[in-house]
Amino acid sequence: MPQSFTINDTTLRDGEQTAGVAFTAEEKLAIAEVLAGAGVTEIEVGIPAMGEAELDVIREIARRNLGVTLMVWGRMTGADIAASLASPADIVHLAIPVSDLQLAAKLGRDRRWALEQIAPHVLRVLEGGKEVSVGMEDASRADPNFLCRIAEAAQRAGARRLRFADTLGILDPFATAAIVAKLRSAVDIELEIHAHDDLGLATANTLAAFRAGASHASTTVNGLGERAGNAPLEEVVMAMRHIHGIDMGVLSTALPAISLRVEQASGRRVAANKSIVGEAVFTHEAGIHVDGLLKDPHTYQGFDPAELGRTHRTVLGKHSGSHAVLSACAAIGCVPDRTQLPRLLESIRRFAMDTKRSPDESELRNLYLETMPDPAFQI
Ligand SMILES: CC(=O)SCCNC(=O)CCNC(=O)[C@H](O)C(C)(C)COP(=O)(O)OP(=O)(O)OC[C@H]1O[C@@H](n2cnc3c(N)ncnc32)[C@H](O)[C@@H]1OP(=O)(O)O
Ligand SMILES: O=C(O)CCC(=O)C(=O)O
Repeated sequence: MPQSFTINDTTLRDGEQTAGVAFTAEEKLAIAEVLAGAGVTEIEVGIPAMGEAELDVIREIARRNLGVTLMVWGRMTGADIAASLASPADIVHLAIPVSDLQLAAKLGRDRRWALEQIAPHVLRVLEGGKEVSVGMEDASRADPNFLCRIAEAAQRAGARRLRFADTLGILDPFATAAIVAKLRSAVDIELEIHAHDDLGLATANTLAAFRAGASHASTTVNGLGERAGNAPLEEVVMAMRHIHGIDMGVLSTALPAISLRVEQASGRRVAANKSIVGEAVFTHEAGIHVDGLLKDPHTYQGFDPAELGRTHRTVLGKHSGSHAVLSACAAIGCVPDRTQLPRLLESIRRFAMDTKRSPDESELRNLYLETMPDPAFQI
């Protein structure tokens, strides 16, 4: 994959569109700062058409001189363009529905009307001194040949970027690659994939789009965003590194802290098993896994958690084996013998089923003491 790849993080736009999520100005600023600090070079910061309060935050983010490209989102209308031009954004993104369904149902329009909108609106932004990205909303349900006409019109008008939005998250990686490749051969401006996760395929589709010729990808921290969310920043960064050997320029050790910041600001809990940033994704209980890890961490390590500033953790539970128990006991200075070990393992299993958790150190010590052989029965 010879071309360059850039993340356009939209936590502050599509991420904040998550139902029930509303960042304060301070939270938006803090999120912009941690993203920039981690090396994200482009951020979709908000929607100027929402009004003065939103514009003020966008202005404040710009005042911080974070060294990132700022994009604002707007509909392809005169009013939204006027609001966007009043912002300090570098790129104004103009979205227009492109599926027949959305054009007709939302706007009472057709393809010809949509095509006619591109040139005058792009020109208006360019005349306002800003660069333009054209967004094809609901592109995954649109006629691919029509998408190419929109793409060509955007390029002709002077847009620097085209965004392909799988608005409803209905594509798979093969379909994504096919349509992105078709667009790639139609135009040579920047091409952004905007994938949603309704079928759990946003990251896969983002990687497929990169492979097929996309230059940019929308991401959000923790995969925040409309409904099931967008492609998670942390997944795209780590998957590009480990699957394609491509450095997205984002400091991976910063990802857990960014995730936590967005979790706090959004009020959306990150699932324990959320890839990359979930609390439990480097925690192991199963006996065979712990035994393998104790012998060589590479046995059950797809990538080193140290890349995220994290470490493996092992816990005892229903699925523990004797090596794990011996290791956990050694850590608290206890040494069960051959006869005690099976009883202790059985007690640990019962404990896990009764409490639905792992024993902590003092509980393990108690289980150890309870299962010690009674001297009266020793030969
Ligand atoms: C797929 C996406 O994520 S698109 C991004 C969507 N993001 C948001 O909606 C979040 C922020 N939105 C808002 O604050 C408000 O919805 C605003 C300020 C943008 C607009 O508010 P309102 O003017 O009150 O309109 P409302 O949201 O109720 O309806 C949307 C209007 O935009 C029109 N519209 C929707 N998309 C487009 C478009 N791309 N181009 C032109 N018009 C559009 C709709 O047809 C409707 O117009 P109508 O009033 O003539 O029927
Ligand atoms: O910017 C666009 O064109 C699309 C907006 C969006 O968030 C989506 O379609 O999911």
